[in-house]
Amino acid sequence: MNRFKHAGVIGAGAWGTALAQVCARAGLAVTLQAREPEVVESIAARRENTLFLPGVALEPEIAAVADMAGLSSCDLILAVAPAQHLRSALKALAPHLRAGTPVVLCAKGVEQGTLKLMTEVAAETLPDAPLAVLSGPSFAGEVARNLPTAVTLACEDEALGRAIAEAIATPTFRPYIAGDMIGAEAGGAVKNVLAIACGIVEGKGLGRSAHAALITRGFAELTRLAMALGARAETVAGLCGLGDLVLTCSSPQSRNMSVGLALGGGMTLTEALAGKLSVAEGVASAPAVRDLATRLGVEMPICQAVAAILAGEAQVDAAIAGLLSRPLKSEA
Ligand SMILES: NC(=O)C1=CN([C@@H]2O[C@H](COP(=O)(O)OP(=O)(O)OC[C@H]3O[C@@H](n4cnc5c(N)ncnc54)[C@H](OP(=O)(O)O)[C@@H]3O)[C@@H](O)[C@H]2O)C=CC1
Ligand SMILES: O=C(CO)COP(=O)(O)O
Repeated sequence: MNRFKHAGVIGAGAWGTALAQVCARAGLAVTLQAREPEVVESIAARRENTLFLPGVALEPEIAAVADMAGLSSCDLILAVAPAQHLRSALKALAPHLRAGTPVVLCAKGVEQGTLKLMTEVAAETLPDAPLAVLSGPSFAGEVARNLPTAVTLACEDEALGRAIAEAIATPTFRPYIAGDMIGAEAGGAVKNVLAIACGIVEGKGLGRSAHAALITRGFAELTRLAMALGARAETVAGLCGLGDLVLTCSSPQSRNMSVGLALGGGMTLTEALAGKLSVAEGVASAPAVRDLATRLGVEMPICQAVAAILAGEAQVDAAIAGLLSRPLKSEA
């Protein structure tokens, strides 16, 4: 028996739209909130999100609305606005959120300026809402087309986490339950920065060995930061950390990796982002991850190099040379 009946999804980008598909397939009524009138119109008229997820036929249970007020009857909210817009999106939701309605945070990033994780942003904007985090290897286009994956659903309240997982699970979308929300969100935020690094390695043609070494040393960085934030190592070794890192560092389908590919191929950041509607979260999160690492005294040379390249403080070749010439050290 499903405890939830009606999911509201904030943000009709590729991932919000894919998660609306998942919820509809799981048997929930779904209201998808989009800011762009053309997205609302295209979903209503053509059953397609022509702007962010073209070519995917949307389930009939999905209704699109422009106004947050349209989410007032939902008993489960999935917040899928990008990390830098989550605060404003949740503030706009607040007056329309029914008391006790759980909010599942699906963005992967760290807020610039405040250096806050998504659970911290949500705790400040919706202090009474029960929170959960959904993260893991999941390209929106694949999930929307019903290809299989497994993700982490983290919630401090185990019973609530289980109820949300049961409500949104389908034969092709398999949430594993965890209690460690910080681990789940730290994994998702840092892997985006590392995917830019992997793209640079690919774009420069540095080979498969460099790629594997970068993923492994990147995972060490991700784990160190997550644990300094209070996460458990086993969480980041799961779908939301290692799983998502492997996916995002392995395919040009990743927007983050494709930014890295362009940089490695000699483009500037402005050229790499030109004409792109979709977000590459690692670009905005890299400076925040770097500042967080500095604040917590965590060594993250790869993420620091990515942040320096994106900020125009270092050239790609010099950053690579700098990483390779660091003093030899213990692997642990
Ligand atoms: N795409 C993917 O495969 C996956 C993405 N994610 C994560 O999901 C989050 C959303 O990404 P995704 O759906 O791909 O985004 P897209 O790049 O597809 O779409 C852009 C999103 O940004 C939103 N947006 C743009 N400007 C603003 C603004 N000023 N205020 C509020 N919202 C704004 C849009 O909201 P609106 O529709 O209202 O215009 C839209 O949801 C990111 O954190 C990403 O890392 C996680 C897993 C997979
Ligand atoms: O988070 C993702 C897959 O799990 C999507 O990655 P990109 O945002 O890099 O496309």
